[in-house]
Amino acid sequence: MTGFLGAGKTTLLNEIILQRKELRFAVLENEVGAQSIDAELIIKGEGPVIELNDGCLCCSLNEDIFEVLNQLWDKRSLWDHLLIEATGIADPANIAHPFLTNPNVQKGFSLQQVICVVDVQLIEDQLKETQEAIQQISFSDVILLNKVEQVSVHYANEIVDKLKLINPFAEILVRSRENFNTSLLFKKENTSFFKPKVNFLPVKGVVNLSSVSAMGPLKNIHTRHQHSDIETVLLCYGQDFDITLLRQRLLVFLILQSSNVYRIKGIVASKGASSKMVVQTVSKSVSITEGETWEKEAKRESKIVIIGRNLQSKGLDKMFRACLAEQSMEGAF
Ligand SMILES: Nc1nc2c(ncn2[C@@H]2O[C@H](COP(=O)(O)OP(=O)(O)OP(=O)(O)O)[C@@H](O)[C@H]2O)c(=O)[nH]1
Repeated sequence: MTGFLGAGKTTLLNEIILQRKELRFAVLENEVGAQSIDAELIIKGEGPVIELNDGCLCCSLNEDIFEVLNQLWDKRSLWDHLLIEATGIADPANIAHPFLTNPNVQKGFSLQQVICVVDVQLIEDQLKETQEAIQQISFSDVILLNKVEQVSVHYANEIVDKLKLINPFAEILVRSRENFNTSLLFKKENTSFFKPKVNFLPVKGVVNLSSVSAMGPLKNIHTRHQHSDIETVLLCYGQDFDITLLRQRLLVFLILQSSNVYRIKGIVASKGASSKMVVQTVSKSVSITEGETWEKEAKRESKIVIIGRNLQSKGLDKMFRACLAEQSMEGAF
């Protein structure tokens, strides 16, 4: 599953897991930043979830796919389908490469579909500004036009025509949020595809999944992506946030900065709230929803990932700190 940052991949993945309860999905979740937010947002299904963070499967972590496939093969009796969610800036061709060319991998795994989720509101700009969006659309078997309820039918049709010019071979589906049938995303003719064909996958390697070290009160990691100038900043805080103030500051910030900031995702502790707050921004819109309840013994640590270009980590840190509950009187920018 591919698609630009914030297109709706994790949302769709959850929808698949919820709708297809008869199937056990293994999930490989890849995130650019050192800290996975998405892995916390995936609905716990029956199959294993593997996180690969701090890099991109299509480049810096490309070798790690073999180790992950070995790991999954060892747990083969626990799952039926493998869903891979690529990062929003990945070139899916590089991820598909071992499935299409490596005979050992092909003994155990068959690539069924490359699904590209497209944010209908933002795709025109993404196609103008980034190479990644073009790569993702051109390599996919199925293109899922998402967030269509936000635009007119006429505009959605115009986008479909543009997508067809980039990839005339892909099937283009339109997802309406309420009642999208996720079985449309699966190949119809091949239901026994995922039954194990061999009981041996001879590509052993040392499993080296990235691990996230314990966080201090504030951690600030700034990483540059290998194959573009897109970079990531991770900020962690040990104090609770004033969530109303955070929403206001984010809205103002995005009006000024949204062309450089592709995506903000965070799990945030809100003062007085027993649930984690899931904070997300895509373009200029901010969404804050309730997540899981904080476990009793757990430290209420907030972690926020910002993905974009020319990010100023000190300035970002200052803005977020100004939204901490105890410090909400401080100026931000
Ligand atoms: N309006 C609307 N919002 C949606 C839809 N699908 C997803 N979203 C919202 O879009 C935001 C991003 O969704 P995600 O599923 O996290 O997107 P993603 O592609 O996994 O994001 P990255 O992993 O960061 O690349 C969230 O706030 C979702 O609630 C949709 O069909 N309509």
